[in-house]
Amino acid sequence: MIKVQGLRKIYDRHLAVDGVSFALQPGQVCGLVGPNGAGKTTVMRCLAGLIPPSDGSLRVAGCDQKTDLIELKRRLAYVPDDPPLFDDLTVGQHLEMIGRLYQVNDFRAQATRLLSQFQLLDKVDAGATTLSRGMRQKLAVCCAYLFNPAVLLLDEPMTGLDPPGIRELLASVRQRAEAGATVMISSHLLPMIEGVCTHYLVMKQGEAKFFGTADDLRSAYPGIGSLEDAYFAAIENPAVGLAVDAEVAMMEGVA
Ligand SMILES: Nc1ncnc2c1ncn2[C@@H]1O[C@H](COP(=O)(O)OP(=O)(O)OP(=O)(O)O)[C@@H](O)[C@H]1O
Repeated sequence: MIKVQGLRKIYDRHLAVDGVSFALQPGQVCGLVGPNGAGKTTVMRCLAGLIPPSDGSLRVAGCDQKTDLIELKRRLAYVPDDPPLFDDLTVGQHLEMIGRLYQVNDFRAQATRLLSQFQLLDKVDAGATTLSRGMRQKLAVCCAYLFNPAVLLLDEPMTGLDPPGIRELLASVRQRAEAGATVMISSHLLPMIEGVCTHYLVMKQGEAKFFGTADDLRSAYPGIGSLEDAYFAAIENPAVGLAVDAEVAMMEGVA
């Protein structure tokens, strides 16, 4: 569902992503983790087709990023960490616009259900500029969920959410994955995403330091117990590159 091989991204002369490879199947949730500036957002923006990669091949939801970019964007939702909303539209109008653009059958009923799930129903007629930080984040997630994308890219989606909002978001990620979506979720809050992630891509300074399952990450570093400690070991040690190559090889022809 996502297959990335040798992704490189150079901004001007700065190498932001350096040969990252990984592959994910439907139902998998990948935690994209790493220190500030590691290249997480850049990977997501390349996957979403918002910026062109400098090198490498990307297949998302059966679409090649080079040749099927429009179809790829139909099948994928990207929620950035500071979602851009339309100042002139209300909450309800945002969902109506997405429902019509993506030709979602019965979008009004689904929009109501999503707004209720994320405690935004009483804001349906509120203008986007009147929303709090967390409400903006929730609205962006509702817009992403409305058209039921095959791939969801969530960039630090818990920013600004209150504890019930975080719980609801994580539960919804789990539900989407169970229904067959492939999800990437970038976060600095490891203990919070631990319950939903089946895989991790650990990055540092543009490089993939680890890619594999949650169990592989825990067991990759002998004597280390918690996931958080394994994360620190991953970013301080040479890349555990075999997992990346093996997983991509396994996925040949699948995505
Ligand atoms: N538009 C840009 N032009 C030039 N350099 C950029 C641009 N966007 C990002 N970078 C650089 O690329 C590197 C990776 O940035 P990126 O935003 O992908 O990191 P990140 O892992 O998402 O960081 P954070 O955890 O702080 O959000 C950083 O060194 C950053 O300064």
